[in-house]
This record gives sequence, C-alpha cells and structure tokens, in this order.
Amino acid sequence: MTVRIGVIGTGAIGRDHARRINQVLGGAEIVALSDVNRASAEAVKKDIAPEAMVFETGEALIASPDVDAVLVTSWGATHEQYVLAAIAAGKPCFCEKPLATTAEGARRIVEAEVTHGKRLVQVGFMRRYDAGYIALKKVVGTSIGAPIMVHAAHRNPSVPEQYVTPMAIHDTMIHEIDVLRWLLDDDYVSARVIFPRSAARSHAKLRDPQIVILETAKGMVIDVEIFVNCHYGYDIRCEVVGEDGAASLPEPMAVQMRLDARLQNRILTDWKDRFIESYDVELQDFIHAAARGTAAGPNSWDGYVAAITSDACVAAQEKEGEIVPINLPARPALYN
Ligand SMILES: NC(=O)C1=CN([C@@H]2O[C@H](COP(=O)(O)OP(=O)(O)OC[C@H]3O[C@@H](n4cnc5c(N)ncnc54)[C@H](O)[C@@H]3O)[C@@H](O)[C@H]2O)C=CC1
Ligand SMILES: O=C1[C@@H](O)[C@H](O)[C@@H](O)[C@H](O)[C@H]1O
Repeated sequence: MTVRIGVIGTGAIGRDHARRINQVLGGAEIVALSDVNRASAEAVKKDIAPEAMVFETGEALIASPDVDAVLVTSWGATHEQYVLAAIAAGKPCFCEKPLATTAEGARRIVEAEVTHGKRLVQVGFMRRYDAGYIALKKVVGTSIGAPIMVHAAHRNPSVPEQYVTPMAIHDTMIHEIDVLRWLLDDDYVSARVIFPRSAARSHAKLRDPQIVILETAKGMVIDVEIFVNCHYGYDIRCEVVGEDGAASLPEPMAVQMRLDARLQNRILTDWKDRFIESYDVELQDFIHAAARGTAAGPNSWDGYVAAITSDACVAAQEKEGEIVPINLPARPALYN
C-alpha cells in the first residue's frame, strides 16, 4: 500500500520532510499540501510534489478522502488544532515538536487519542532514531552499570533576534527533555536553572547560555547546557556516568585531516545535517505504522510530558536558582 500523505505547513522542515517522503523513503507519496502562505505550498508542489493538491486550509486537507495520513509541520502554536482534527478523522498524524505549546493543549490531545482507543500520533522527537543515541542507550544500565548522572549540551551557532529566553526550553532543550527521559527510562521530578553571565553574542531578550538541572524519580541528576549563540557550530553532547563507567554520545562521522600542522575534524553547523538520517528513519517508521492505520515511536504522552517539563523549566528560569517541582499525572494504559 502507498500511504497518501498531506503536509500542513510547508516551511523549512515541512519542505524537507516532503522531499524525503517523495525522493528518499518508500511506501508513501505526498498527495496534498497546505500552508497559510499559499505560495509556500505551491513552491513545494512545483519543486517536490507536482501531483499534489494544494488545499486552502489544513482542516480541508485532513478531511479529504484522498489523504490517508497527515504531517503537521506548521508553527508550534497551530499543532494542537490539526492533531485534534486528524484524531477526529481517525487518520495517523506525524506532528513536529512541540505537540502543543501548552501542557493543557497536549493533555487535550492525549484525551482525544485515549477516547479514540488506538494510537494515531507520532511526535517528531527524532533523536530517539539517531544511531548514536541508540548505541548509547545499549550501554546505559549494562556495560557502564546503573546510570547516576548525565552531562549534556545543546549548542546552536546562532539564533535570530526574535528568539527569547523561554524558547531555549520549548524550542531547543525540548529535544533533551524527551531523549534523556527515553535514554534513562525515567521521569523528571524537578528542575532548576542557573544563568552564567550572558555571552557577548546574545540578544537583548535572551539570556544565553543557561544550565538546566533536572532530577529524576530514580534519583539521577542531569545538567543540560543550552548555548544558542555559541558561534563555532551545531554541537550536541551527552555523557552518561554510571556505577562502572561513563559513556558519551558518538561524534558525527567526519573526515580527519592532517593539514597546516593541525589535526582537524569538521564540526557541523546545521541541525538538518546533524540529524539527517534520524529524520529519514523516524518518517519511515511513521509510514510503516500509518500503512497499518496506527502510529509508532514517540507518542502523545511523550509530547505531554515534554510540555509539562518545559513549563517547569520556564518557571525555573523565572525563579532563577530555585527548585521547581515537576508533577506528572498517571499514564493512561494506551501508552504503557
Ligand atoms: N525536529 C526538529 O529538529 C525540528 C522541528 N521543527 C519544528 O517544526 C515546526 C516548523 O518549523 P520550521 O519549518 O522551522 O518553521 P517555518 O517557519 O520555516 O515553517 C512553518 C510553516 O508553517 C506555516 N504555517 C504557519 N501557521 C500555519 C497554519 N495555521 N496552517 C498552515 N500553515 C501554517 C508557515 O507559513 C510556514 O510556511 C515547528 O514546530 C518547529 O519547532 C523545526 C526545526 C527542526
Ligand atoms: O528543533 C530544532 C530547532 O527548532 C531549534 O531551534 C534548534 O535549537 C534545535 O537544535 C533544532 O533541532
């Protein structure tokens, strides 16, 4: 079966996901596109999916009998309405992070999916599909023994002036919030944020860098440095310290050069390149599940937990240095 997919939001990542579905992956084709900026959808049709229909609204795209499954890649604040519409239509839906911009919104999606009674939603936490994180997960709790601490860093070379302090959590660190919970098989119980002096390249409305300290239910302590104007490259680091040893996320493959009396490795500068294979694998997983009328991978519950944790981290930014508790409701059986 070829899964007929409609994409809502054809900006940077929507276009890239459309490209991978039509040109890289198997088992699906892009049949529908929609964007509030119609010219953007028309451009993706012209360049990537000439057979696709362009719909005036995301809701019309979801309702179309020609669409089997939906990709939501519009701005974060619009995700909830489209995911809820896809669930109401009984169609599998891949939603980019965040699942919703409020914990309340994510809870509404969980409730709708639970009422539907079957998984339909996959959240775009692609790091769970990254070969490096998968290899790291294999040694956590085995070769290095039970984990005790994690030291992680998320560094972007630069961000635009509109990027303000809370975005460091719900736009950027949300990836660590999800992947570390998955890596450690644990949940968070508190968050605390510490700000060093701001870097010279930071902006007026951004305190950058910052360090978030999370504690987990099993007693682990995690520090995550978020530095989004680090200048030198896109750098994702993660070291897990266990009872018997420590393990680090592998560096992305890079040719090592001996040049000009220096030993050199290129450092990537763009998240699109750093996780290119993970995006391919996550979407292939979505296609396989969608062909069976369901969803796999990170689920709505993971999106909800990430939203609750993000809110706590933002509260912790505002109460600099204070410990903010994180309380999770009971997990519905659908997500066990
Ligand atoms: N997993 C990952 O690593 C990444 C995830 N993202 C997520 O993907 C989403 C999109 O990000 P980008 O592509 O970078 O943004 P973008 O701004 O390049 O594209 C978003 C598109 O959505 C359209 N749009 C906005 N509101 C809409 C609505 N109500 N209905 C239909 N279309 C609408 C805009 O016109 C724009 O074309 C965000 O939620 C972002 O957090 C973005 C980058 C990386
Ligand atoms: O999701 C992403 C972007 O939206 C975000 O702005 C970046 O900071 C992340 O590194 C990237 O993976």
